[in-house]
Amino acid sequence: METILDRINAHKMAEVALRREQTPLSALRDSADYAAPRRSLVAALRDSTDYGIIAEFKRKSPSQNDINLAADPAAIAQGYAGAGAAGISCLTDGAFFGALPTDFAAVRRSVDLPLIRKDFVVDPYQLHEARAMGGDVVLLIAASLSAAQIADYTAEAHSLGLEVLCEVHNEEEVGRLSPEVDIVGVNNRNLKDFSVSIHNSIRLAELLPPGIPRISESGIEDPQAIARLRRAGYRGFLIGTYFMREADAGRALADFVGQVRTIEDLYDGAIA
Ligand SMILES: O=P(O)(O)OC[C@@H](O)[C@@H](O)c1c[nH]c2ccccc12
Repeated sequence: METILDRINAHKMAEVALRREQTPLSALRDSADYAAPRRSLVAALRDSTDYGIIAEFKRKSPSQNDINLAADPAAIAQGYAGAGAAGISCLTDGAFFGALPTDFAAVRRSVDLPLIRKDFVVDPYQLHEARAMGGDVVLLIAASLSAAQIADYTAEAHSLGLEVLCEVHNEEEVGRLSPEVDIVGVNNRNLKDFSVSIHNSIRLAELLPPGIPRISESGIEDPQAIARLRRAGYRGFLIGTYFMREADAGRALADFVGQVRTIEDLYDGAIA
């Protein structure tokens, strides 16, 4: 049966073929941001004193429908940065996630945090695009790629100075991971049927390769979940919908971090 991920990837391949005709690789290489220095998300997660929250800019999604269609990317990115986000993830898919072509640039110009270009990578051309846009990190979704593609795209991303976040959702996908990826993300949302559970991150934790920083992605809206995931070894958390559906996304992040801190202080008190 054709899944939503199959549909997105098929659409993406056609889109990329078109964009490559409009903007050849040589033109991407000429863009000012292509040569700009990168920011490290790995370092930001390691140094975060605010639990490594990676806050996402997302207008809508196939699973949630409209989240915040009129959102202002610059204002939200600044709100996230002010509230202590370790990094920002910005969707660049228009067809399924409603991203405007100007969103990523607006976020990039507004903050100096590590920025993930969040899209469905089906072709190395998109890695060069990410670089040309001023992205610092690219997402590779293991459900869409072979082990050889993950290894090859990772090497190519590294040659461009980009970090790689590789996303897995089940045991089989963990088996496709390359040891070279910079961050492993466990998606709590199944991109094929949209079911969500943070137990997915807990279940897969012991199977993940040791030594690569790991983050838990999607469906997180409870500060208790952060405490549980931290105890399973996660040091980064990708959260979008929960913040984006609030009128003030930055405030929602600040409140959330405050609640996590209260819970973590309680745990520490209990251990001491
Ligand atoms: O909005 P949420 O449930 O907090 O999830 C954020 C992020 O994890 C999610 O947008 C995501 C994770 N992996 C993806 C791959 C493609 C598009 C989107 C995603």
